[in-house]
Amino acid sequence: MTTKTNGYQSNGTAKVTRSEEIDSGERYTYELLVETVEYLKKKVPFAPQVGIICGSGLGSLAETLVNSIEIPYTEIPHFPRSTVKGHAGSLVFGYLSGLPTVVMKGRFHYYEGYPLWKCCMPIRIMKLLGVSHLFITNAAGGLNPKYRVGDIMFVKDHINIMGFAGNNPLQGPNDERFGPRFPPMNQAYNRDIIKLAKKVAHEIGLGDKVHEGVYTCLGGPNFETVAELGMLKMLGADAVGMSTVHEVITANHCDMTVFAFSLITNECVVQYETTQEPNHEEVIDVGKKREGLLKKFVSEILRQIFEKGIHN
Ligand SMILES: O=P(O)(O)O[C@H]1O[C@H](CO)[C@@H](O)[C@H]1O
Ligand code: HPA
Repeated sequence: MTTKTNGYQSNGTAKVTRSEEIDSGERYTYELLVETVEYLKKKVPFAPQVGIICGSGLGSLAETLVNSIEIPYTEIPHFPRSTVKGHAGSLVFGYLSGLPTVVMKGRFHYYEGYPLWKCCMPIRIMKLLGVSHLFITNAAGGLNPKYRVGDIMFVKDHINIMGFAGNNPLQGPNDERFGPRFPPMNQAYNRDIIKLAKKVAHEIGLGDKVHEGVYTCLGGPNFETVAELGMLKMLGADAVGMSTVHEVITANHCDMTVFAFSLITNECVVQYETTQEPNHEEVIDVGKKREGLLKKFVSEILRQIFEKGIHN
């Protein structure tokens, strides 16, 4: 016999972490998402224009918000729950560079057991709240041999590996109120913002640490094998992670202006003769070391985007 205790079965074998929440095949309807939005609107007296998703170890970006209101995911109706270290699990509303902003302190990953459409639910919530510009950050392994730990890669494009196998956040019935059945994805990352980001990086002394490249997302949670990394390199990927791609697809589907960058937290191990291994603690540590500069970078770039009026 097995009984549930704190999400684990007492026989110690099978894990049942809130399966009713994580595995439910029921997709969110527009009306259900509106319930979440109505709840948030009652708590927050302004409509955010900017959304920021914090990558692993980058949650402190939320500290840049002025007059902030923090709402744990556990209190938000229909919201998934964070289960990964370095992803606190709350929405923080406030002002950044004078702009009404909402920050996701903690994102959802496929390897947590969430289907991709559930991982991306908060993006549709942000859209319905009024967000027009989405900044997506992530921690990633550097596959391009020129990249060093601590560098930043502006994402110019992605390779949707999970999509190759038919796994896509837009799979299932399409609700035209969010966007079209067949959205284009060739201009998924706003080029003008990338240009501006390079300029800002130079202005704040990050000039020699930034690159522009292609991100790819695998399902995780294991880091990649040497052979897999060799294949990804051949495909043209510069950085590897376990997030972002499905978020970018969902955001473009509902016509958001998207900017994404990867913090290179480790160099991918592409040879067999080494004792080096990637690990999540290291990933989080690099994020923490870079937090000061990244806060400055994100607030300055946002200020200039809205000063110049950049959008899709
Ligand atoms: O993409 P974010 O959430 O920054 O996290 C990255 O870091 C974790 C691995 O250390 C994975 O979740 C990977 O996707
Ligand atoms: N691979 C996949 N995801 C990651 C990595 C990596 O090397 N580093 C941080 N997230």
